[in-house]
Amino acid sequence: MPPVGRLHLITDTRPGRDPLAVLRAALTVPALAPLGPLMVQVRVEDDWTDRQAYELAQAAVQLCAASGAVCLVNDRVDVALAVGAAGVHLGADDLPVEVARRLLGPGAVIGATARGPDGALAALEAGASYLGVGPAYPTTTKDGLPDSIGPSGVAAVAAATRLPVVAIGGVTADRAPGLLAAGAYGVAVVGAVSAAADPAQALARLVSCLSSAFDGSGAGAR
Ligand SMILES: Cc1ncc(COP(=O)(O)OP(=O)(O)O)c(N)n1
Ligand SMILES: Cc1nc(C(=O)O)sc1CCOP(=O)(O)O
Ligand SMILES: [Mg+2]
Repeated sequence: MPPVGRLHLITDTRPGRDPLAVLRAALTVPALAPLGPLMVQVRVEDDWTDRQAYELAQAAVQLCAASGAVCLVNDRVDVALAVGAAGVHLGADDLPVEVARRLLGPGAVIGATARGPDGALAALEAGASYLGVGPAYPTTTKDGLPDSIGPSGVAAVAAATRLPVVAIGGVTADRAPGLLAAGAYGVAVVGAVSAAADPAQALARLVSCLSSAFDGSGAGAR
């Protein structure tokens, strides 16, 4: 199984966005050792067809392979298999983690959304590789989410599991160190990079803020 990196960049496929341009820009930013590889999650809007999802994922896998990034596909196990992605991210409306594990095998990275300690325990038993935990902060990127849980909610999940916890929802470079200090292993972002005037600079700032948590200050170093 590839290592699970601490910075997850999720594609933004809302109308008017250019996910591949953002990804190309992001992949120009050098990875820093304490963060592991950049994790790229191909997430498409619900109205995207299988063919559209496949084509975006195929392009993303190729770009990631050339840059040492690890590419995951959100929701669609079939698309992940079809493009040779390293794994998937699954939530409550998706295939069960144990089914995806059976289909993808022991070497796949499988992320599971957990909204509390109980979900974290279930995901571990089901064979998840990491947890997506949120929304850490309010976000306008996705509708229909429960109230944000804040660093303390992230801490409660992190304390209940040995799986790496990836905090998601309203994550910015300024907020990332606090989430690591709360026990998160890493963070996932959409808007902090996609909506930035300069996505590469925005990703570089996230890398810098996250890396500084590992410079001896001790925060987030679990
Ligand atoms: C890293 C990470 N965490 C959580 C999610 C959310 O997944 P899910 O609950 O299945 O919702 P959708 O993203 O499918 O709308 C995620 N994608 N990534
Ligand atoms: C896709 C997604 N899932 C979430 C969850 O809490 O499950 S929050 C989210 C969107 C995150 O976007 P941004 O970084 O722009 O806030
Ligand atoms: Mg999902």
